[in-house]
Amino acid sequence: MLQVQFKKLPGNEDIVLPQKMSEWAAGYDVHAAVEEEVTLMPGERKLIPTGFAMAMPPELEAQVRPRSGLAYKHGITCLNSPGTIDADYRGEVKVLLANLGQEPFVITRGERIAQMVFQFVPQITIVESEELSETVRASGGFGHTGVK
Ligand SMILES: O=c1ccn([C@H]2C[C@H](O)[C@@H](COP(=O)(O)OP(=O)(O)OP(=O)(O)O)O2)c(=O)[nH]1
Repeated sequence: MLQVQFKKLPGNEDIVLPQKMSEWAAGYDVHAAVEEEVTLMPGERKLIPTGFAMAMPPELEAQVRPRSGLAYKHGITCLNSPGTIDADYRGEVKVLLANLGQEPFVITRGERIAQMVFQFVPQITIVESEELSETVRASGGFGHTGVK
């Protein structure tokens, strides 16, 4: 089992660290560490603090993703979804929430605003090449196979 360390930042001892809400959940729900209620007006985006920093092994990244319930009911999403937390980032993790709904959305302290999913990151080497291997698809893309 890989260990991921979380450090609560000063003033955030009350904030629950990311947690799975069911045994096999892929995502760990992330709680808002806003000091006071924050309102997201329709079309607005705000960076929401989580109150923690983290350290994970270099082969991991953490993806910050929307919660589907908030997206469906209120149009709340992560604008940069999935947000990328790099293994060497030691600053406070933040969630870039956007309100794509038609009503103002109020974020309160401790509310579960997003989820974090961990992924392996393959270690690769970038190799510049004059020729690429041939394929049937070749350069076809952006819908060249049609829609049905
Ligand atoms: O939703 C997010 C996305 C990123 N980050 C933090 C962790 C991540 O490691 C760092 C940089 O993110 P990214 O590489 O996506 O941003 P960038 O615009 O390329 O910034 P940088 O030049 O700092 O890499 O910002 C967050 O806290 N939340």
